[in-house]
Amino acid sequence: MEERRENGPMMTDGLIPSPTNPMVNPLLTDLYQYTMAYAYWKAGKHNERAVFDLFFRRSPFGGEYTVFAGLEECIRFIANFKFTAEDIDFLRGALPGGCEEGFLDYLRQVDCSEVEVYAIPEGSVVFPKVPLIRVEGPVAVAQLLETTLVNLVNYASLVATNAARHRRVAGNSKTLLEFGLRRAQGPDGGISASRYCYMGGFDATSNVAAGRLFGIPLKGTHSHAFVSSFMVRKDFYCCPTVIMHHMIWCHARTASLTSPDMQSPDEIVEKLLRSADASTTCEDFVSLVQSWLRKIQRTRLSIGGFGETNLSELAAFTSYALAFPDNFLALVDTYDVLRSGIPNFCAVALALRDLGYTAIGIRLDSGDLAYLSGEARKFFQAIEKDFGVPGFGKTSITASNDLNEETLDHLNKQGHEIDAFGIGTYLVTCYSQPALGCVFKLVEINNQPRMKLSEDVSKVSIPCKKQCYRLYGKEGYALVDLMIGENEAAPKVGERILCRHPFNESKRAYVVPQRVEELLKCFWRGSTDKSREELLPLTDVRARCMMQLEQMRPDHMRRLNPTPYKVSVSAKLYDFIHFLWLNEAPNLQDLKFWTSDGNQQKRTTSSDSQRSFLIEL
Ligand SMILES: Nc1ncnc2c1ncn2[C@@H]1O[C@H](COP(=O)(O)OP(=O)(O)OP(=O)(O)O)[C@@H](O)[C@H]1O
Ligand SMILES: O=P(O)(O)OC[C@H]1O[C@H](OP(=O)(O)OP(=O)(O)O)[C@H](O)[C@@H]1O
Ligand SMILES: O=C(O)c1cccnc1
Ligand SMILES: [Mg+2]
Repeated sequence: MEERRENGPMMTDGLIPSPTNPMVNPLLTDLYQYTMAYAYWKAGKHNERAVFDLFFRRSPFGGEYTVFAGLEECIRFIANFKFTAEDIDFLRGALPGGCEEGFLDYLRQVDCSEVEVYAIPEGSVVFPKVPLIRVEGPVAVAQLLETTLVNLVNYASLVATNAARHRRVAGNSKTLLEFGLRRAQGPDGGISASRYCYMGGFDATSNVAAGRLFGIPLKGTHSHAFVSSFMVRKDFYCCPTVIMHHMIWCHARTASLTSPDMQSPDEIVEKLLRSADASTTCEDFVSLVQSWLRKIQRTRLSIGGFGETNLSELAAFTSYALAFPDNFLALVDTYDVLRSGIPNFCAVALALRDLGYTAIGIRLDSGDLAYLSGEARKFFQAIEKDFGVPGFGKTSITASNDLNEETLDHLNKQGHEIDAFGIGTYLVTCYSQPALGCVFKLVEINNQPRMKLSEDVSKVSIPCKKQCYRLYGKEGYALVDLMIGENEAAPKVGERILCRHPFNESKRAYVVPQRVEELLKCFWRGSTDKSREELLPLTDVRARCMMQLEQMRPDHMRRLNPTPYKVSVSAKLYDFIHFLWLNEAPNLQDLKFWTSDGNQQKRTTSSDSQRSFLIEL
């Protein structure tokens, strides 16, 4: 993977850098792309000009919207598409039955200088059937791009959408932390998850490599292992297993009964802590913490009292605070949240406060998160009131543990006091829907529109090289996406336009747009033509995503039974689709239909009639 970047692609001399993952190269594809490329070449068809659309058929997670992600990596792949000598050597033996040397000579000089790419900007909210990327170029080259482009868009868009959905249910005021690296589908899955969850609205990641590569804010707490690595001798004498192990250990080393690993708070070696403003030094921070714990224990807090807390946990918290006095956040559920974790945290936080530091808060990682967060909040508020500590009641509460969109929704319904959510497994694995199902379909070759037919109407592709627009209404919400033929006039603000469902005759509406947004922008037009859209820094792409999500009508965005967003075609494109559909249906040359005078007549299927139609389009 490449070196650190500050939140955006590194452009040197206008060159587009190579893909983030070096595995993204011309061989990262399906074998059939090469067999087809060879057959195109053998047929002398390889340079025919083709147009492919990359689109998906249904939004994921039962929703009606998708966040488009992965474009930057697609453009990096296209801009750097070139075979190495080793690639060519490998391909020589990879095609079934081998291939002529001339084909390999052809591949040696292939690049994307003849390719044009139009795309919807990354981070946009997008809908089914509308091309996210339109690739135009020599058919063999465009065909070779298919699998890689689909691969780069599929998971990126799926996980960005998942993140956006988590953001929507959590609300804008909550902090969302992506904790998924350990559960992601391999290293690329982990890196991609961090990048695209940030794009979709998360605030930070725990993934250090993603922080370095993309400039995503890094955040984290600590684990149970850190807390349970501290032990007090009291526990040592009580636990038979430990006694047994220790007797063996001591015998082997003829050492004293006190292991160097055993630490009560008094055994912390480095106890010194300088105040936040560096004006004073506390020689014994541990004693300060202990005195605060006693104070809290003795004071009848307005929410009631508590007994002994776990002192090994206190030692762990104290040590963590000594290491990070400015960023103290404690995981409080290792032993007992209410009777140990929270009081111990408060003792350390109050001691820090004496030295001018403000503790960040706690993390809950088990149990009933609604209840425990509520109890924690009451405890913090009681400290604020009873000890006169302004702001302590607002101490931050982070929750984690198998969270997902559903759980966040349940927590909201119950009421909770959580400020931040750490989410891993369900987010990055896209547990509730593991793939988006993007496709890459040929829509035109040599200026002849093509379409893929299917029994299932949702799988019929929309032919022609198209222009795509988003039409906005009075309230500023997006109303409809409209696809029109390449040579049709663009829709105009204030002018009525008929928008038709591409396949359902009865679904149509006149729209008078208040704003018209052209969706497909040029992102690549050969290496020498620099007149293309810039690849923006990740933070800008994220901001676009947030803004577009805000502009969606709320009923399209709701979790239960959202209203489908309308995706339409112009009247001319509608007529052409259905004309071509009938012409492409099997055995049409032999099909007869009845004329009004009762005579049988043959349907014309000549490409001449298609062409005359196209002129109008
Ligand atoms: N108030 C709540 N409403 C709905 N779901 C919740 C609530 N609180 C926690 N959960 C979810 O319930 C599940 C609890 O899982 P589980 O029973 O395995 O964990 P636990 O017993 O609390 O913790 P662990 O076993 O890790 O110590 C988690 O998925 C968590 O996100
Ligand atoms: O629950 P997730 O959404 O995947 O979030 C990440 C989890 O990873 C960590 O623990 P880990 O799951 O490794 O161990 P634990 O379940 O025993 O806490 C952390 O404590 C979270 O619980
Ligand atoms: O920093 C954390 O708290 C964290 C990081 C990854 C997984 N679970 C928790
Ligand atoms: Mg877990």
